[in-house]
Amino acid sequence: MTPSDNSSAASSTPTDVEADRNRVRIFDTTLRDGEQSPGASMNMAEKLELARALAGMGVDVIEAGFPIASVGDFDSVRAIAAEITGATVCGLARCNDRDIDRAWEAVQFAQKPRIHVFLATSAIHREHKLRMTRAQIVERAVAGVRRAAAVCKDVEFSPEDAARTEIEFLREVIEAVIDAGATTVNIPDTVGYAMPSQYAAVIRALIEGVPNIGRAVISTHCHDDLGLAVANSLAGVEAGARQVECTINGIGERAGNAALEEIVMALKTRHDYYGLETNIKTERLFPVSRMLSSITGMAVQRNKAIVGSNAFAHEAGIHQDGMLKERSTYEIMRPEDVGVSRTDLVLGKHSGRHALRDRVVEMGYTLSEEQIETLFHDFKALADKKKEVYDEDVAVLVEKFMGDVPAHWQLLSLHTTAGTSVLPTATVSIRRPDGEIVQDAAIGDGPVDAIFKAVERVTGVHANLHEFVVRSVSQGKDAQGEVTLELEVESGESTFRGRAASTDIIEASALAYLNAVNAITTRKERGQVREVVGRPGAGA
Ligand SMILES: CC(=O)SCCNC(=O)CCNC(=O)[C@H](O)C(C)(C)COP(=O)(O)OP(=O)(O)OC[C@H]1O[C@@H](n2cnc3c(N)ncnc32)[C@H](O)[C@@H]1OP(=O)(O)O
Ligand SMILES: CC(C)C(=O)C(=O)O
Ligand SMILES: [Mg+2]
Repeated sequence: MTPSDNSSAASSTPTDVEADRNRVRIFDTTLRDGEQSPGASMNMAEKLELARALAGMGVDVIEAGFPIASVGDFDSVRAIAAEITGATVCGLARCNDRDIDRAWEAVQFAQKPRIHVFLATSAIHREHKLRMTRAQIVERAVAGVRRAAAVCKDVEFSPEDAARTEIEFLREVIEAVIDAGATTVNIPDTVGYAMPSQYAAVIRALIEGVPNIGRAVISTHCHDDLGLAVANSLAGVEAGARQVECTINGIGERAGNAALEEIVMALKTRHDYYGLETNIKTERLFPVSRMLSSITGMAVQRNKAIVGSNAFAHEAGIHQDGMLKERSTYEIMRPEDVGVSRTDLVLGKHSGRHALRDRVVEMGYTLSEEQIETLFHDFKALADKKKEVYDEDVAVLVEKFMGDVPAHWQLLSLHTTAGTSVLPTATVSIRRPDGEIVQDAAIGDGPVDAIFKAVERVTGVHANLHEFVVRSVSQGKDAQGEVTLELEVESGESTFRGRAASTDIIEASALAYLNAVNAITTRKERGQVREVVGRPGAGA
């Protein structure tokens, strides 16, 4: 490993810590812990797009991934590190040489690189998972931080499951890793077990009991298993933490992480209480939240704070009366401050390229002129089918540029017959990878099942349908339906996601199924997939 010669690499020297006492650093881990959310896997193009949006929004640190986890993760972290400026780009590593070296390899060319080393410290993890004594934990943590600090000036250490760690042992570990070169010490409530006052007490105990604590930034990392991730993070900040680890829409392992938008808006709205600043351009919160939903297909619940569709809706008569008289009666934040426009309608069939380009930029995407031209074409086709084109519709169209699956099999046409007293039938016409056009038909339990069987007959790809979700992309009768599905091959060992949207959900289902079949074909070409023997069980 070669050491960093970038003098601006460290974002948390002791002097910075002092100078920034009134600023809370926002550490976004959507691309790492967020991606640990089942169903939230992203490809490299999607991660890059999100990283650009996060940097544009002003996050201080982007945890871009866990480079040792896979070649894909490594490549994504390296690509983000190479491109992103402004924000620190961080890679996660277990406390061993291979992980740390791989993390450095991935982030070393970042303008501001960080290595994040973690090792569990609680008795449960020590005894059952790591099978290490306290002394071995301290020794390993120090060795890991030293190895990282030898090459990178900015090193974060996380004692995993800190919230359930004996406090005197936690103090010992934190003091040792700061001496070894950690510039940020993160205190994870890994399993979301802590109560706010208890979590704050841990942070205070470190501030009061670790002699060298002033040399590092204290960070929070709270999970939402008891719905307390945001409350715990804010309690930590109140107690003295000056970095918060969080994710867009609160996605993350199990019940998720603290939601970035909630933390940021709590600090901003209650500035009178906290007196603390962040660097976040809050009007980017809603567009970035939407971008993530669109990329992952994971919709935000309607009543979610800040970014849910009901977050600024006033339904009750007494509330509406109050709002009409004086908005502050029922509104503690202005929707425009988080990027929610009061008129959500964006474009229509008479809109031109300028309006479309402006809207796409406002939504946080970076597209080339060539991509804008293709998008404009698709947008016009959509605007012919539906009167009003919303941001969500545009996001679904933009998603096309982030796909990493070649269209080996292409749907050319589709015909279905279904009803209460007929046998559901589907006829599909598909262009094969060799260019030949093939037509076939099948019957099924419903029109969607019939399509899937017809596609199976044409492509010869056998897989089990594992998940099938249809959601409305925007509002209104003419809204596009987005279908997300998962096909399973090798008896559950490999799953392939397919996604597509159309104003016709039957067509969207066919396109999503083919999208997943194309992913399987790509992997089959590399000889990595054995198919399931049998038929797909769609039943839709
Ligand atoms: C709290 C968190 O969110 S931590 C981050 C969790 N994220 C992930 O795990 C996602 C990515 N993970 C992966 O792709 C894989 O787990 C890998 C590639 C990292 C490791 O895979 P494998 O080598 O097959 O190991 P596996 O995951 O089965 O087991 C983990 C091993 O790491 C060890 N380990 C766990 N944490 C640490 C740590 N912080 N430092 C050192 N070793 C650790 C475990 O004790 C176990 O070791 P063992 O094999 O000697 O029993
Ligand atoms: C890797 C660490 C910081 C983590 O995600 C956790 O403990 O929850
Ligand atoms: Mg976590």
